[in-house]
Amino acid sequence: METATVVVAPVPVAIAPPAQHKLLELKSSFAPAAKSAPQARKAAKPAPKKKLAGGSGGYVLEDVPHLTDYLPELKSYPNPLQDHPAYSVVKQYFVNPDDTVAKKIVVHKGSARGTHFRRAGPRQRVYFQPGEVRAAIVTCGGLCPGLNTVIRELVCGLHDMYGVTSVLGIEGGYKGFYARNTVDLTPRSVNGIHKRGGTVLGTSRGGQDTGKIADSIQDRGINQVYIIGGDGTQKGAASIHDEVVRRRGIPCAVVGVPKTIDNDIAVIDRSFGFDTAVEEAQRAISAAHVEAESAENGVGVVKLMGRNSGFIAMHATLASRDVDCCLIPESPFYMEGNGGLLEFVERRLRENGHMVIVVAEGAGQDLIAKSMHFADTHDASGNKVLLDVGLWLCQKIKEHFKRKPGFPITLKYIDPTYMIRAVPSNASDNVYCTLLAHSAIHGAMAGYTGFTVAPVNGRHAYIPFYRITEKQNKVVITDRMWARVLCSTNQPCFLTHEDVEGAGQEEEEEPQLPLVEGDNALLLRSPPMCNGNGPLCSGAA
Ligand SMILES: Nc1ncnc2c1ncn2[C@@H]1O[C@H](COP(=O)(O)OP(=O)(O)O)[C@@H](O)[C@H]1O
Ligand SMILES: O=P(O)(O)OC[C@H]1O[C@](O)(COP(=O)(O)O)[C@@H](O)[C@@H]1O
Ligand SMILES: [Mg+2]
Repeated sequence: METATVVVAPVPVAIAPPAQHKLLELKSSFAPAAKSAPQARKAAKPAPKKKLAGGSGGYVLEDVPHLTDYLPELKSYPNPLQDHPAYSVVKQYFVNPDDTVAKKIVVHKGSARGTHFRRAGPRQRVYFQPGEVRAAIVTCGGLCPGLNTVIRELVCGLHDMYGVTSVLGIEGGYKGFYARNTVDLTPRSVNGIHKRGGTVLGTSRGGQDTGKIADSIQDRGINQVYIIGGDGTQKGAASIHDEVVRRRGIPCAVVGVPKTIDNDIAVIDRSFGFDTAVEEAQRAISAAHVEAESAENGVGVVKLMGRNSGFIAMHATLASRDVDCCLIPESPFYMEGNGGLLEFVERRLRENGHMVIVVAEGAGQDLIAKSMHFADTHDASGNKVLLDVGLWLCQKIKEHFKRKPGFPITLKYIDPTYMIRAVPSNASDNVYCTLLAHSAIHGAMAGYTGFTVAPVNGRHAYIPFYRITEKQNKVVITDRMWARVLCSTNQPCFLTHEDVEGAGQEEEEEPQLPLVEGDNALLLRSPPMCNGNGPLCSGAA
C-alpha cells in the first residue's frame, strides 16, 4: 500500500492556491519528472499522492492535487469570469475558497466531522490564459444518456465562460489518443448534439495504454483533458494523471467526469444518465405488465442493465408499482423449496392471475454458474461477461410449471438491453450534465488536477481519483430503500435473520492521518488532529 503524504493545515483548511501550498508536507512518494520529455517541465518539488488536511473535531479535508503542487512557479491570472456580462448579475462570482463539502451529512452530537471534499466552482485566480488552453475530451466505456450533453457543455462552457477556443475531441475512447483521429470541437459543431443519444466522439472498451496516451497528450500540447467514463475509466484517468502530471511534470489538468447508467460509482450522489435509464425502463416494465395482465397466468420477465449494482432495477421497480418481484445482484435469492422464488411465483399467480419480475443482469450469477458450467470470460476492459439471467430464469419458471398439469402459464420475456442507455438524456439529466461540465471547467481553469467532479450530498465537489475508484457503489440491502422495494412488491426477502445481520453496511472507514516519525507523531496521534494552535497546524509551517 502506498504511504499517503499528509498535509496538516489549520482550521479552516481549504484555502485558495497559492496560499494552500504553504501547507506542511511531511512525507512524499513522488517520482522525479521525466527529463527527456520535450514539453515536460521538471517538477520543482515532490508532490503528495494523497492530500489530507486535518481540522478540529475530526475534520478531514481529502483534497485534490493542484498544478502548483508540482510546479510551484506556475503563473496565475485573474479569473475572466468576473468581467463576463452574464455573470455580472451574480453577487458572488467565486466560491469561498474555504468551502468544503461534507461526505457524511447525518451526524450525531458526538460524531467526528469526518471527510470533506473541496467544493467545486470558479476561483478568483486561474492558472491558464484562454489562448494557452488546449483542451481534449474523451468518452470511454459503455454508452450512457447525457454523454453528448457533457461534451456540448464542456465545449460551450470553455468558450463562453473562459474564451477557450481550442478543444479537441478524441475519437473512440482511450485508444483514440494514439490509434484514431481527433476532431476539432467548436460551439457551432456541438450545437444540438445533446438531443442525440450515444456519443459523437465514439467510445470503446480496452486499449488503455497509459504510456502512449501520455505521449499523445504531450505531443499534442494538451493541457486540459476531460475524461468522461465509469469506474474503469476513472482508474485509467488516475494512471494518466500519475504519468502525465506526477511523473513527467506536465502542467495538465486531468479531470474525470463520472458516467454510468449502473450508478455504481462510489461517493457521488448519482451518475448522469441513470435517471433517464430508469425512466426508459418504465416502458419495458409497462409492456411486460400489459402482456402479463392480458394472458392466463401471465408472467412478464424484464431484464435490466446493472452489472454489479441493482440500482436501475430497484428504482425502476419502485417507480413502476407494477412489479411483483425485483431481483438484484446484492440480494441473493434461491429458486426451489420453501420461501423460494418458484413458490412465490406460483402463489402470486394464484392470487392475482399475473405477475411481473424485474431482474438486474448481474443477479443470480452464482445460481446459473452452479447449474451450468461456463468458463469465465471478460470484455476488453476486463469486466466479467455475465451469463443471461433473464433467459435462465424464464427457463426455470417454464420447467416448474410444466411439472404442474392444470396450471398453464404464459411467459413473456422482455430484454430492452441497450434501449435504456442509447436514448438521449431527459431534461433533468441535461441540467445535471451542464452543471457537471461547468464544475469540471472551473476546477481545471483553477489549476486543480487529478480529480473527479460530482455532487456529494447535493453540492458539487472535487474528489480525488482514489476515492472514486477504491470501491463500487452498491445497493445496501439493510438500508430503508431496499425495504421500500420489498414492501411495494411484497416479495420474499430470501434472507434469514443471520443473513441480514451479516449483510450490514460496511462501516465507512474514515481516513487516518498516518503516523510519521518524530515530533509529528504526537500531534497526529491525539484527536482532534489539529486544533489550529500548534506549530504543525500553522498554514505557514
Ligand atoms: N483498472 C484500470 N486501469 C486503467 N484503465 C482501465 C482500468 N479498467 C478499465 N480501464 C479502461 O477504461 C476504459 C473504460 O472502462 P470500462 O470498464 O469498459 O467502462 P467504464 O469506465 O464505463 O466502467 C477502457 O478503455 C478500459 O481499458
Ligand atoms: O455490452 P457492453 O457495451 O459491454 O455493455 C454492457 C454493460 O454496460 C453497462 O451499461 C455499464 O457499463 P459501464 O461500466 O461502461 O458504465 C452495464 O449495465 C452493462 O452490463
Ligand atoms: Mg464500469
